[in-house]
Parts: sequence; C-alpha cells; structure tokens
Amino acid sequence: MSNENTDAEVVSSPSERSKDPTSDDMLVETNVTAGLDESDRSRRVDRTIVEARNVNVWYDDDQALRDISMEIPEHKVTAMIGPSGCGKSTFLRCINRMNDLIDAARVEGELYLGDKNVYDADVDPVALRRRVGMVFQKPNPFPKSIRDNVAYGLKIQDVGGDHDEIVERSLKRAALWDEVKDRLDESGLELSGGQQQRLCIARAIATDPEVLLMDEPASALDPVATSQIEDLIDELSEEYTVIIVTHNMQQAARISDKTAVFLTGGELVEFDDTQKIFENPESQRVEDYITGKFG
Ligand SMILES: Nc1ncnc2c1ncn2[C@@H]1O[C@H](COP(=O)(O)OP(=O)(O)OP(=O)(O)O)[C@@H](O)[C@H]1O
Repeated sequence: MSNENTDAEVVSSPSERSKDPTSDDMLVETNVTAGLDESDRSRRVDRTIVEARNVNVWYDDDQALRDISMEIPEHKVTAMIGPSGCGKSTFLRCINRMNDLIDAARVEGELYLGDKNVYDADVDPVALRRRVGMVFQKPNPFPKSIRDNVAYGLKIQDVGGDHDEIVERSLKRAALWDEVKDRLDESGLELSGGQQQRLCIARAIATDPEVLLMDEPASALDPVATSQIEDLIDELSEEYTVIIVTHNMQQAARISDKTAVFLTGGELVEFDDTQKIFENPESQRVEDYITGKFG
C-alpha cells in the first residue's frame, strides 16, 4: 500500500521501532526468512502496527478502561469481543482519538501507531484519522451522490490525484463497483443497507488509511449482507489492518486472526490468536464467556 507519510507528526511505518532494517532484530529475521517467497515471509513476520501501553479511560468519574496493554499486528484482523459496556468501542475510539470529541472522556497512557504516540501534543487528530479510518455500526452515507460520498475525505483533506480514479479503485476494493458503476451520481441513501455499509467502507479507504476500525459493521445488516461484509473484511486485511468490535462471537471466530476479550469493568482479560481464545483460553473467565456461561 502506498502511504506517503506526509503527515509530519505521525511518520513511521509500522513497527519501525522493532523492525528497523538496520537493527540486529531485522538481520536475524532476514536470515531466518532467507529463501522464502514474499507471502511466506509476511506470514512469518507479525509486525505490530498499534500498541496500547497502560491505557486508562474515564468518562467523568467512571472508569471505562483499566490499564489496557496490547500489540495489534499489521495486516491482520483483530476482533474485540466482550459483554455490553465492557469498553470495546471506547478502546476503538482511543486509536483514532475519537474520544477527544466526547467532553466527559479522559484518556491516560500511551497508544502507538507505528512508533508515534498518537496522544503526543504534536499529533493532529484530523491527520491521524486519515491514517486510521473508521466504519460505524449503522451505515451513515451522506445525503450526497455515491461518487461524492467516496470522494468526501479526499476533498476535505485536500488529497491530490485523480479523484474519479480513486473513487473507482475504492469502490472496487469495497466490492461495490459492479453494483454502482452506472449510477455514481445517484444518492448514496438510495442503496440497500449492505450496499450503504460497503459505500462507507469505500469512503473510509479512499484516503488510503493504514488501519481500518470497524464498530460492529454488520450488526444492522441481514445475513446475506453480513456475509458480504465478512468476505470483504477478509480481503481488506491483505492491504489494511482491520480492528473490529463485534458482539457476535461466531463472527469473531470466522473472520479474525487475533481476539481481545474485554470483560466487565473495562479489563482486557485475554488477547491471543483467535483459535487459541476459542479453543483453549488461558482464563476461566474467558472460557465461561465464550461458552455462554455469562455475558
Ligand atoms: N459518551 C459517553 N459518555 C459517558 N459514558 C460513556 C460514553 N460512552 C461509553 N460510556 C460508558 O463507558 C463504558 C464502556 O462503554 P463502551 O460503549 O465502550 O462499551 P462496549 O463494550 O463497546 O459496549 P457495547 O457492546 O454495548 O457497545 C460503559 O459503561 C458506557 O456506559
């Protein structure tokens, strides 16, 4: 993916901290992966793109997240699961600083994108959100044409290039192009719910973010549209890092590589490979939650 890193305040590529090509670490990695083709290599190397270190969040006096630390790998799908109110959406909103927009919210701790703490004073949240796109539970296209919906972020963020070409590419990546290519000037509101959500995904990826946050993106959709979104998430993870909140444990098991289990009180109880979480979790509380004993 081409990221120009033009945002001066957030400059590094994923995990350059740990994978600087000049570091010993990288030299070892190069030896280990010598002789493997590119896909083998990418499977071997799980670079961290988002890292939370001791993140705490309060809404006024109520603590919503407690001491969250985790490393989220690049180009994978990471699912956040847990009972209602355990802080999944709050954590998601920490990553692109959407909590800044909530007066009552206070965030402490460090949250790295690459090697930059997004809470550093010199980070511009608008530029950050260009690198970390977001898709919400309810499809929320603007009352504008399909074309203008996708091009919206390009215009407000003054992104150069051929916007028509970017619109087409984004709609193709969002698996919507074939359904809308002859009606780009029609309103986005005339699409079905599933199409609207894919339109919102096209809008989110048009600015070429590195990370795509999805807050229950399929929960308002019927089973066919849900399945399309799940297939799309799988494809998108080849180019983007996808971090998804879902209430649906089967969905997390189907589509994610990593799963974070939050439990009541805003605690991250376990974070591991999805298969491990669902088949052999370390924590009894996670096992009880997964098997439906509570939550
Ligand atoms: N804007 C807000 N103002 C005040 N409190 C909030 C706000 N947003 C969330 N909270 C509180 O923070 C806690 C965590 O909420 P959050 O929405 O992050 O949980 P969640 O796990 O995503 O829940 P759900 O699965 O129901 O969406 C809850 O107690 C919630 O009431």
